[in-house]
Amino acid sequence: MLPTQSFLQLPAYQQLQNHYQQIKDRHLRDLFAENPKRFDHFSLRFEDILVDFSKNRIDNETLTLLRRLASEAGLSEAIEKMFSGDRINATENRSVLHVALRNRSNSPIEVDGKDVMPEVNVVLDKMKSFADRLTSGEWKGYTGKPITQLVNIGIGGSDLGPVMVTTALKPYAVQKDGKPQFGVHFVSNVDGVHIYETLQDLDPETTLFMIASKTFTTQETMANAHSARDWFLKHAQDESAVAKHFVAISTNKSEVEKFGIDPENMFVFWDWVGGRYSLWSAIGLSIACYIGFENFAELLEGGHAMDQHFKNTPLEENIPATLALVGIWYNNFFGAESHAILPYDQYMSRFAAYFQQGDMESNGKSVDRNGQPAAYQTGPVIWGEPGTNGQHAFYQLIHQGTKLIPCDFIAPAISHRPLGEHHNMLLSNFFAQTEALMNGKSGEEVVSELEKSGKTREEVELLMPFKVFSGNRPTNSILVKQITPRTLGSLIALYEHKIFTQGVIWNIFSFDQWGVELGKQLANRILPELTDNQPVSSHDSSTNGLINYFKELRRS
Ligand SMILES: O=P(O)(O)OC[C@H]1O[C@@](O)(CO)[C@@H](O)[C@@H]1O
Repeated sequence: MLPTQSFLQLPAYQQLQNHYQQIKDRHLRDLFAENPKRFDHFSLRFEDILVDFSKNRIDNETLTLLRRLASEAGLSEAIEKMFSGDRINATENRSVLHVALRNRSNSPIEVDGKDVMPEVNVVLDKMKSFADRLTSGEWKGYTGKPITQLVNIGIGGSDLGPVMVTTALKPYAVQKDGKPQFGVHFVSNVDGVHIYETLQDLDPETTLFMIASKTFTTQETMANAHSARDWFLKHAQDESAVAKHFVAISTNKSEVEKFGIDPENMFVFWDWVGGRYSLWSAIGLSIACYIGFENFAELLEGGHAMDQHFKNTPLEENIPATLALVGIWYNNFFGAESHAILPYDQYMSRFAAYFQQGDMESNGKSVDRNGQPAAYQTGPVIWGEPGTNGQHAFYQLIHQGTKLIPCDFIAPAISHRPLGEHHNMLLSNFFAQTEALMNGKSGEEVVSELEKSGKTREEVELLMPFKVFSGNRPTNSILVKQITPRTLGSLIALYEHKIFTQGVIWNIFSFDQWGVELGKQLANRILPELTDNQPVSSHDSSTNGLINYFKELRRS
């Protein structure tokens, strides 16, 4: 691996530190007052998506220096390397080519001199054929009934993407007799409750299981897959029926066959597809069946369009790069430790959760690409819930807490479910929250309000400090015409490329995930200790104490 320059050694890093000292106390109210065209200057458009980043604590100098940082970090070269199939996932010696999965131009993308597009298209054709056979009713269960329930069994990237997209695109579900043709269910947790509750109301004759696992060895997924198989066979009583109700999505053909799924019912993908970037692959089979392949193809089109934007647009108009750089500004100069994603759209309720894995499993790293400890902050904590619910849960802290929490507000201009004034109320909150976070409310304004409400002088003095809002709390506003397969595809790709950009600038490897291994190893060591009631002593006193108390409790 070629040595790379440390984030702290980038000349622009020092310049940004100096710049931070000059701008850190500027208030957004003043920045807007100085430039009535601030919105025009600090917003970008991509197809039906408007990204307003004007409510950030930046000025033109900030952006110039941040863009210089990206150039010094070699962003454009890094983009070129990713798109051309270089093995940028160096610790696993793999390419990173989720962009190939949605490469609708079909232009060649090579791994080791071999164009991957032919095999990508074979799998897409197989997904289409499968989805069409389910929709037409041609694919029948073991008693000859059509399939009506789909159960995706997977975890992490083999679950979160399908969950998020099928939730966000529910309005696009294939319809039959005026309602979604398929029920779609997701089992991920190894907690038996998850599969128990899922199977409770399902009929084995009309249920199809999609076992989604890149490795096909993940403990949770294999446990759930075997339990699902046991449940099914308890009813079907015939091994040959499995082929009609189980398909596999994996890179690991031998493990799929070992499980007992016919390779004909296997949908493959490749090691150059990271788990958290895999919804565009056959991992998206549940999506393609639920919304129909044409809509799945539109999702791919949206992702591809954003790929082209990211790859070909100069930094000044590059949306993923801009959001990445503004995020670095808060993470590495303002000391913000988290970033909130707040979709004002109930269908987008799983969007933040999806990017918890996408961002935190990519950039939650503390060793740089030279193998040296990173002496600076890298990936932020990602969190969020849909608006307006968050306003009644954690906005107190965002508005008046001691922590700086940059937020992305996302909203569709057009609702799929227009109902009276609901959407206007939702959007009024969307607009108001970022305005409030930016402007705050001064002491003078608070005093005036309290006096007008008839409070006594003493009450005004007592209450005033608690009702002041400092404001100057940064937000991005992403306003989408409507959440469609295409715009959702573009939004997801936007965030993927933001994450990629930040990883490059932080000089870390964003596409491995060694940090998930230790817990798994220790769990595999503890599991056999739980099979009997013998006290354990092989761990620290806490772990021994917990395990032994667990054994006591289950005996009582
Ligand atoms: O798809 P699979 O191989 O079952 O992995 C599931 C998830 O487990 C991980 O934590 C890796 O072990 C995530 O990166 C991945 O998405």
